[in-house]
Amino acid sequence: MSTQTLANSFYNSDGTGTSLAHPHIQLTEDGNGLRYIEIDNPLAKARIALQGGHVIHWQPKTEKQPVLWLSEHARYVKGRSIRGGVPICWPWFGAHQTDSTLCPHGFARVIPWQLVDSDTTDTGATRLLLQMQETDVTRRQLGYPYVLTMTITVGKRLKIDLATTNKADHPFIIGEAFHTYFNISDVANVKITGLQDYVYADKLKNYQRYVEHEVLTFDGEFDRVYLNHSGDCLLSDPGYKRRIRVSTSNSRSTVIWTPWEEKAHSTGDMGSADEWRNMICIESANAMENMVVINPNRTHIMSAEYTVESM
Ligand SMILES: O=P(O)(O)OC[C@H]1O[C@H](O)[C@H](O)[C@@H](O)[C@@H]1O
Repeated sequence: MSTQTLANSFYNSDGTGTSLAHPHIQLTEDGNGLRYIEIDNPLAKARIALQGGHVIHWQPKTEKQPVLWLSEHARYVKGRSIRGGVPICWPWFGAHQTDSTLCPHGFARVIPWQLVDSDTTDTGATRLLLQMQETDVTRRQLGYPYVLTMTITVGKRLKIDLATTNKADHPFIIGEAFHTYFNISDVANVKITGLQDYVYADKLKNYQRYVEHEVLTFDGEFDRVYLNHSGDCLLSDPGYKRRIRVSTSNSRSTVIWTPWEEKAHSTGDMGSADEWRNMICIESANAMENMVVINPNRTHIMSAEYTVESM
C-alpha cells in the first residue's frame, strides 16, 4: 500500500483538526483518502486505520514476523472493512438479531474514528485514545446516545480496551468482538489451548452445542463460539517458533474461525493461492447469550492483551 505522510495533525471528518504531536506517531493517507496512524517506538511498529479504529499491523521489534495477519488482497475503501488485523465488531456480533439488511458484525469497523489523545507509558509503549465518530449510518442503526472509545497500547505487548458508555436513560444491550487475525506459519500445524471443557456453538452445524474436549488443531473450515469463557488462549506455532497468548477481561465468549480453502477462495479479499493458511482468528467477544447489558451512565470495558513468547 502506498501512502503519503501528512502534517502531524489529526482531522475530524468535518475538517476541524487538533495537533497531537508525539515523537513516535505519524499520520499518513493513501490514494483512496483513508488515513493511518503509523507508530514506530523503541519496542514495536504498528499501523492503525482511522476507519474502524482498526489495528492492521503490529510487530514487536523482537519478532521476525508481524503478529497480525493482513490479507494481500485487503480492500482499502471507505465504508468497507479491511481484511486482517483487529476489526472491531460493535454493537452486534455476526448477523443483526432482527434486521438482516444491516452489516454483519455491526458498523464500528467501517466508521471513522478520531484520535483524541496520545502518550507514552512507563514501559515506553505508545498509548492512543480513539473515539468513534457518529455519522448518519450510526444514527440510523442505533437510535440512543452512547460514547464508544478505544485505548490502544502498542509496545512489546498490544493491548486494546473498548469502552462503551450508556448516555441514555434506559439500559441497552450490545454484542462486541476484537476479530483478531493472527499471522501463523501454517494453520494445519498450529494448536490452540485454553478452551477445553467449555461449551461451544458450532456455526457450521446450525449453532448446535457441544463440549470441547480437545486441544484445537485444524484440518478444515472451523467456526465456533465458545461461551462463558474467560482465561487465556495460547496459540502455539512451531513453524514460527512462538506462542501467542491472548488474555482478556470482561470478554465472555471466544470465537475461533478459519475459512479453509473453498470459503477463502470464494471471499474476494482473503488473498490468493494459500494465503488463508497463514491466518487464524481468535476473537475475544461478548456474543449470543454473553451479550452485555449496560445501565444508564455506566461504562463497560472489554479488553484483550496479546503477548508473544518464544518456544
Ligand atoms: O467476512 P466477515 O464479515 O468479516 O466475517 C468473517 C467471519 O467472522 C466470524 O469469525 C464469524 O464467526 C464467521 O462466521 C465469519 O465468516
